[in-house]
Amino acid sequence: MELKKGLEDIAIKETEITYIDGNLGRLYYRGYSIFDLAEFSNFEETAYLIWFGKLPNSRELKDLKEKLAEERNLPEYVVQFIKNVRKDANPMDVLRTAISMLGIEDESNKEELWEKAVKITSKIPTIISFFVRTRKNLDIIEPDSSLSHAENFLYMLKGEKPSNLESKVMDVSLLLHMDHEMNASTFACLVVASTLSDIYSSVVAGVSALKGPLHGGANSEALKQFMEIGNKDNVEEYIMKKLESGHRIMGFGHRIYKTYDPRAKILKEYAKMITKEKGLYNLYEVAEKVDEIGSRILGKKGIYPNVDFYAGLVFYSLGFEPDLFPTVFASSRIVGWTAHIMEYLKDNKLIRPKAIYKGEIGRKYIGIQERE
Ligand SMILES: CC(=O)SCCNC(=O)CCNC(=O)[C@H](O)C(C)(C)COP(=O)(O)OP(=O)(O)OC[C@H]1O[C@@H](n2cnc3c(N)ncnc32)[C@H](O)[C@@H]1OP(=O)(O)O
Ligand SMILES: O=C([O-])CC(=O)C(=O)O
Repeated sequence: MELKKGLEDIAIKETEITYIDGNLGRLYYRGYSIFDLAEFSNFEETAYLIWFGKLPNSRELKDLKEKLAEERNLPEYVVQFIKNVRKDANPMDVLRTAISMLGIEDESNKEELWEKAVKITSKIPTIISFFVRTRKNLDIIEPDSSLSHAENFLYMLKGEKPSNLESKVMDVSLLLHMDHEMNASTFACLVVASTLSDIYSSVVAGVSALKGPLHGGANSEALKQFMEIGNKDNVEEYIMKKLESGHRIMGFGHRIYKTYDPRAKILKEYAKMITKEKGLYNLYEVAEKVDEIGSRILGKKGIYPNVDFYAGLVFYSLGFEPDLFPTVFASSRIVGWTAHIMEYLKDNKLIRPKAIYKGEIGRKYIGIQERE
């Protein structure tokens, strides 16, 4: 039996959701290029596309927008949990636990999976912003159903309606994070779903996997790196030291892309615009220099910036603190997780790979008194 570490190059399902061309640096949701979607679409429309396989007509889009807006409130027991949890808790742990609590109380087996998916998607920004406000001893801001998903998220976070640029940048950033084929967190969701467990348990597995610094946690690590460098003149020395000591450049490298991640290309433009407006352009300049020098050195091995590289800079400019970045990622990836769960369950097969045993067999059991 051949060992495939990290399940590299193993396909576990057929999909009609997302296609990645890792050599050309192309990404398609349901056949539509990410470049077109980022330019012309928005969070709600793209969520519809990913869940249902086609772009919605006006009535379908209106219905989904209304449903997403209606479901934003949290049950009181989740609000109480958020208010009482320790203020220095990792926001991904808070999100994971809150989703788990929603699952305990959701006994509705009349609802279809997509309805539960919409519900969880609507509530994630509320969970995150309530926690942010509570940990700063600020009043929580109730959701505003007249605002779009992206606008309302920023509104609940900061208590003021976002500018047009902030709304657009937030909306595009969420859209870009929505799905990415069989990444580690989506796979984690499917492992759980394939046992015929429930959708909340599956999503909790996704949040848990996304938290790690090799996956969704790399966005905050990338930003911390730019802050640590401080000035674009320090970049070359920093990178050389990092690589010589065997460390990785966070926000660089990808299992599938052997060229520039198209999402990073798009986010770079938005990072430039929003950092200028927010007085953070020096950080953008550092990032751009890391991008340039890092790509020159690591590009020979097919290692280039990934989505997390500029995402942290964008989220930070929008007012999210670094420890929140993976939760913002999750607030968008929930759409991909649930779409893949629904697709997988149409033709379910328990996920159960193999391990190649390397230990001894037939060892003689020795009583405890006789052991050294
Ligand atoms: C949304 C996302 O999840 S995007 C990914 C976010 N993660 C990061 O940005 C963390 C930094 N990047 C990485 O650790 C990796 O590139 C991963 C985990 C994303 C993918 O890596 P894998 O496909 O598993 O490749 P692996 O970790 O085996 O690395 C292959 C080689 O590239 C090198 N490499 C990979 N990424 C980097 C990096 N960011 N900086 C420096 N070297 C790197 C490794 O050291 C290794 O070198 P070697 O063959 O000389 O030992
Ligand atoms: O596809 C991957 O392995 C990681 C990634 O970029 C994502 O999940 O967005």
